[in-house]
Amino acid sequence: MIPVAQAEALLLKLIQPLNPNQDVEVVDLPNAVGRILAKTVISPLDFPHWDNSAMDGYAVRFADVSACDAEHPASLRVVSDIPAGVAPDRPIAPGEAARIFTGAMMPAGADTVVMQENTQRNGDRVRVLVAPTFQQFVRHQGAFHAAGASLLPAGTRLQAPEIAVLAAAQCPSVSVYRHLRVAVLSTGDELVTPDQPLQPGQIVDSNQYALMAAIAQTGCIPLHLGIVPDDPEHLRTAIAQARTQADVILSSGGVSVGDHDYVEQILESLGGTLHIRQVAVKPGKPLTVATFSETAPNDTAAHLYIGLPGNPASALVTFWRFVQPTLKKMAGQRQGFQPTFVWGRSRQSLHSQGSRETYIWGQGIATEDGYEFQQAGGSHSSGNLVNLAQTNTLAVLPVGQTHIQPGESVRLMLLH
Ligand SMILES: Nc1nc2c(c(=O)[nH]1)N[C@H]1C(S)=C(S)[C@@H](COP(=O)(O)OP(=O)(O)OC[C@H]3O[C@@H](n4cnc5c(N)ncnc54)[C@H](O)[C@@H]3O)O[C@H]1N2
Ligand code: MOO
Ligand SMILES: [Mg+2]
Repeated sequence: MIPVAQAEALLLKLIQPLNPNQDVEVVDLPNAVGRILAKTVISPLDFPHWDNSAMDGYAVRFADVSACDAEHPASLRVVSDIPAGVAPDRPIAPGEAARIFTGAMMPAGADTVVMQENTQRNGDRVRVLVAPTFQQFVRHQGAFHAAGASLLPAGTRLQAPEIAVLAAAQCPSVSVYRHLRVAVLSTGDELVTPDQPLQPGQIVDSNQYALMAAIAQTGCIPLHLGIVPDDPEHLRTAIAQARTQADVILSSGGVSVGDHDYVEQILESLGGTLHIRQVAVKPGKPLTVATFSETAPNDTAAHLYIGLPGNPASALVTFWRFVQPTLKKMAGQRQGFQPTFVWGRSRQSLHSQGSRETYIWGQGIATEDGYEFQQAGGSHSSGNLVNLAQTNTLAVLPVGQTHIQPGESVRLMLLH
């Protein structure tokens, strides 16, 4: 058994991220949400593009108004009117001001904006009643971003703010990594699809659905490859075929030590190299990771195989802890692919056997004083999927820690 941190590091080292020259497609911005930028975007534009006003008011020369106050207002002649979207028609000379609105271009000669609440207008003259500071309410050209510098680095996952930045930089379409294809196999003679009547001993293949959903939520394309019986020949054929269809193969079940657990031996018989056979994690101990070496330079068959344990809680917890970061990194994400951990206080006492890093499912609640953790009610058996519903947080007890008291700090892994 290897420690969790070692398994995570090994997995992240084993994988090949998608190729930024080959594995890309161009999509328009509305379709780029959640995608990963394949090429760094450099903007030829400064942000802001020109000096502009942050307020509705008057563009002035600071020297004209630096000493004014309500008793000694500065009186300036208003010589132009500059709404947003219009280029100023003339410069501002000493003793002059321009009426200006939020976002409008600063006229030459003016260096400061006075907000209109601090002025009195009378015909073509304005009285400034409060002295501004030098350059107040001017947003300077390039103050937010200088032309030519990297605007968004390759590997960035595109969400609303990044999409807005790309639009502002006049990139109506962007080069993103193609979707990663992830095959899902369920192994087990006892498994049936949800529409079949259950015979004694049978259960529904819920892992297929859990994993398909989790893969889609990670931004990858899940490939539904169905149920494979616990039979070496069937399994061998199914894995060999999955390799030709996907970038990664995920299976559930058949990785423990039972007489019907064939995954490891089939991987070896297909020429796979086993890197992980057991991890000191609960749930999820028999997590199995193998790679296939490429047989030819243009061999596109899947390189990575991750065999998740069959118990439903084990399959999802190991997906969240190990598979999700791996898929995100493979898909081209450069940062933030690892889970988010925070500290919070447990509302209940939590228990672990202490021999494996233990993940307890429940809800994280953000309070004024930070996170609290509410353990899911009911049995924390790895076979119980019912109380996994509504899980958004896992409490993590390290190896050696058997007990957390109510109110005590505990490390939390946030799921998103
Ligand atoms: N003697 C030992 N037995 C077990 C050990 C051990 O160390 N020594 N480890 C236990 C642990 S921990 C886990 S986790 C499980 C993992 O088992 P497998 O990965 O081999 O999975 P299966 O035996 O095929 O199934 C286990 C369990 O999960 C149910 N299952 C399987 N597939 C699905 C599915 N697609 N959807 C829903 N449920 C599924 C299956 O019916 C079993 O109940 O091994 C322990 N045993
Ligand atoms: O590790 Mo297994 O996943 O405890 O049931
Ligand atoms: Mg088994």
